[in-house]
Amino acid sequence: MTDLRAATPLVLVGAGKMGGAMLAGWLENGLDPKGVVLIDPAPPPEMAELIAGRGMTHVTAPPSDLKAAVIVVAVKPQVADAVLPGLAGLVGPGTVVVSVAAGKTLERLEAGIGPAAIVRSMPNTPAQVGRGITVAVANGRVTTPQKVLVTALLAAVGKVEWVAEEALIDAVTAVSGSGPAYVFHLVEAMAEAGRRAGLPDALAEKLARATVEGAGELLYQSPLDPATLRKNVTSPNGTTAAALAVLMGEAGLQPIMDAAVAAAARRSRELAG
Ligand SMILES: NC(=O)C1=CN([C@@H]2O[C@H](COP(=O)(O)OP(=O)(O)OC[C@H]3O[C@@H](n4cnc5c(N)ncnc54)[C@H](OP(=O)(O)O)[C@@H]3O)[C@@H](O)[C@H]2O)C=CC1
Ligand SMILES: O=C(O)[C@@H]1CCC=N1
Repeated sequence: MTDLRAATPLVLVGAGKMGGAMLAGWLENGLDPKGVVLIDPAPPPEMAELIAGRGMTHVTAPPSDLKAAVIVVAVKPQVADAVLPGLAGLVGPGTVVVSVAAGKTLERLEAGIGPAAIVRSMPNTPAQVGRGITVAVANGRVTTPQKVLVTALLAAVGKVEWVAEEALIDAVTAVSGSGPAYVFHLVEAMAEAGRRAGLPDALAEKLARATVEGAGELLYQSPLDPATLRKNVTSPNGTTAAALAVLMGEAGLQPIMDAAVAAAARRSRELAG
């Protein structure tokens, strides 16, 4: 278990789907709930339950008498510019600000909150079950101990990669930030195709879900690369080969994935504001 004591007081701004997922992972990994302050005008019901059950402090506006060790900004990019100036008072000499907002650049974050050690990061919702992946980039004010602390926080909910080139974060967002949605949509599409092939609804859904769960777990546990795992399913001239001739054909998955990732990366750049 990672020692997250140095991460408190931790102020989480925005306790929605992403902030909530990370918080659930941190609490699971020993973050002291009494050291957490949540700022959210109207947290979703499941979060309100967690707040009450774990004794966290919930406020609807930034407290005036607190300097945070870590401020995690997890509001929508569209409201970040309005929220950031109000957080400036929480920043003390040791504070590190970690933003998860898609598109919001380090420059833009600093323009909002003022001069501070800031990490721009892109996590994903599997953080909720400790299986996320986050890519992070730091501004010049982030010290080595702060980087170690942020790495510990992010590592408590999954894998962590640091990059030096901020521009990469748009493509990261398009691959791993949004990526879980692509996989969930794959489950939906497989179930629908199963229904159209004649399976009863419930069975089609069960098969699609269990297949992606199992394939994901196999990928997680196996030392083999995805191409080898794919080949292991594919008998010569068998059923999988017939399907892959479609999926890996000219109008198959790759051009669609290229277009989807390009669209998401473009949107990330637009969200800079
Ligand atoms: N969802 C995901 O998979 C990922 C999201 N992100 C990023 O995380 C951020 C949050 O996204 P997500 O969790 O999906 O969105 P949500 O809408 O679920 O969460 C945002 C939360 O912030 C609250 N909020 C709104 N205004 C304020 C305010 N002034 N002060 C404090 N809290 C406020 C919202 O309340 P209300 O609903 O009442 O407006 C909501 O509870 C975004 O910037 C997104 O780009 C990054 C990676 C993955
Ligand atoms: O859809 C979004 O904009 C956010 C960022 C990555 C995942 N969800």
